[in-house]
Amino acid sequence: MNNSKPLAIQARDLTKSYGDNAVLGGVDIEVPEGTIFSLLGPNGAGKTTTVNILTTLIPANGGEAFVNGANVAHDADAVRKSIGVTGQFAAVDGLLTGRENLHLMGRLHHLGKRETKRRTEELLERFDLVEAAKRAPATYSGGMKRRLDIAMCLMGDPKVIFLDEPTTGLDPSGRRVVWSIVRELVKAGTTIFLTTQYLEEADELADKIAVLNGGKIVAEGTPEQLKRLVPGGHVNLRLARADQVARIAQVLAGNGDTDQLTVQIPSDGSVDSLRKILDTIDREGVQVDELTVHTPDLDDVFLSLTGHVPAQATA
Ligand SMILES: Nc1ncnc2c1ncn2[C@@H]1O[C@H](COP(=O)(O)OP(=O)(O)OP(=O)(O)O)[C@@H](O)[C@H]1O
Repeated sequence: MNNSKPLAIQARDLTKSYGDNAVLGGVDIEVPEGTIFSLLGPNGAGKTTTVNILTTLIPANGGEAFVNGANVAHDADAVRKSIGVTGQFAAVDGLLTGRENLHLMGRLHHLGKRETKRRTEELLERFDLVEAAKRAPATYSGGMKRRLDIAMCLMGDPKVIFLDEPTTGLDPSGRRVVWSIVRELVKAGTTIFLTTQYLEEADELADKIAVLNGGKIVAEGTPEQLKRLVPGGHVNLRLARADQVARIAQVLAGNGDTDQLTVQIPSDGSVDSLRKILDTIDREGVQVDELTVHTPDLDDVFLSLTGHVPAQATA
């Protein structure tokens, strides 16, 4: 996937330990430009540690990583200039107003007074914060704080944005607003590195997901590829004639339901397995009115890979 695109983020064999606690045990990551990569894992899996290394906040013990072509260990300044980071603990100053927070970021990025003002007003508008701009973020809702946090990180016009659990604690509507912001950023060419405990979020947004567990990437792929990793998928056929149900169920090793005219066949949903089913249908000369593929959801994948029940997005 996206093999032709240059890599915005590349990490090879990253390791990190705190004393005897090996937090990262050799992590490889490749994120093509203009895509959304999601690092998914239970509490304590090492997600924030990975983000902290890639954003130059802490050094790795081994391996190497590049962001926008710059080495995070040897060229930290270049990395910092090209990234934006929003975190579980927002960099928002609670005493300044929303507008003043954005001005401060503009000055930190040496934008100049006029450009700082222009971008501030543009971002306030874009993130629906114009009304709130005069107030201190301490008075904002969780969703507004998150939007201001993302707006602040955009003042520097970053090519890569790290979103560390951007919707934790938000209600469903706040979460959807953040998702649509993320989608718009990617449409404009930004690369997103997203950590989340919410499978639904990774499923909605990510081009590629890596599941981190115990400091190791235990599976990687598109949401669809990951769903094929666990058993539980099946193909449902709806036949035109009841008298053919039993025969098709038998030759495809499925379960037939004569009343419903359906046959359910265990399948990983891959092209190969579908081809086999279609070939058999052809050979048997059976008319199929409908074929649907059911893949397991990411909850099943996460549980089978990590042994953890995934975090629930609660309102
Ligand atoms: N400064 C530190 N000193 C010692 N141990 C640390 C330090 N920072 C992180 N750890 C340990 O590293 C492990 C991974 O932590 P990390 O914060 O990267 O996990 P995470 O996947 O981001 O989890 P969460 O979803 O809870 O934020 C944990 O066991 C944590 O206790």
